[in-house]
Amino acid sequence: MAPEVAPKIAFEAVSRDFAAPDGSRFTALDRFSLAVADGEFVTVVGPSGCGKSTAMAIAAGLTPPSGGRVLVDGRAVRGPGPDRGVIFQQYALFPWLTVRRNVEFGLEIAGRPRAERRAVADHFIDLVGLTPFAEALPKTLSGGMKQRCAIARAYAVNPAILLMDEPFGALDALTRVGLQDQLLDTWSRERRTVMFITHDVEEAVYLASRVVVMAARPGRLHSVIAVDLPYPRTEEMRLSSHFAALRNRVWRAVYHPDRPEEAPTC
Ligand SMILES: Nc1ncnc2c1ncn2[C@@H]1O[C@H](COP(=O)(O)OP(=O)(O)OP(=O)(O)O)[C@@H](O)[C@H]1O
Repeated sequence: MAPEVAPKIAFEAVSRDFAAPDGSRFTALDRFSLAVADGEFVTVVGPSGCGKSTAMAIAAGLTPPSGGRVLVDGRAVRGPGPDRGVIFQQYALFPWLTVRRNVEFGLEIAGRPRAERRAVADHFIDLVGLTPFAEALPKTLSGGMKQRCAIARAYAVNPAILLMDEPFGALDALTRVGLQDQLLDTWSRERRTVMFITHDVEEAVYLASRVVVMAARPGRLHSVIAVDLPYPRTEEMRLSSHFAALRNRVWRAVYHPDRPEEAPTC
């Protein structure tokens, strides 16, 4: 029998309560359990308020759970750490720093020597296609370029895990599709473990090897849908009937969570 491989990230019955405006408590996340393998790319979809960001914030160590725990490499998360890079929808770049200095920032904090910082930053700036803009300030970049800069900055500190909360949510459809391919390309070369929240069902299927569907009231795991398409993903796959069937399956799980699953049509 093959030995059990420990998951990279394990959510173990993670719950989170918050105080409602009237002073009562409500459950934003109810006993959420999920194991993510090392090097895996999972996406998380679900209706607004189902606890996606809460689950991710707990894994990032930005907020504690009310119950259960998150393990990274078998150790309980007690706060943020350099093993987990977080990318939000708002690019959170330093406006007074150039693209290069933004990407170097985390390495500077880590006390890495100047020449190394420069080499690492240039590698990731190149990987996201921003080399011609290395000396540009964020205000001169488009939304897609800012997000690519944020991705390069997250990769530069070499986190084993990338936690991405709707990173492409504010972008137009065309830019989004380009960034999806770029992200997958970077992922296939660097092989980090990625957990990626999105509202876009098509994006969820295109990127992931498994789509985690959550349901609301209370926020909880609904189902996990395996995407049996090989990498690299291509436009041909995106336009295939198999892709459409997968997308429809995820769509039904998100928008009709109480309906029993229908038989696949193809
Ligand atoms: N700090 C907080 N204090 C009180 N309530 C909170 C807090 N953070 C989140 N919530 C509530 O917890 C629930 C889950 O929020 P969360 O942001 O995790 O959902 P989500 O699935 O990421 O939503 P969206 O898709 O709209 O971003 C929501 O009802 C939200 O209002």
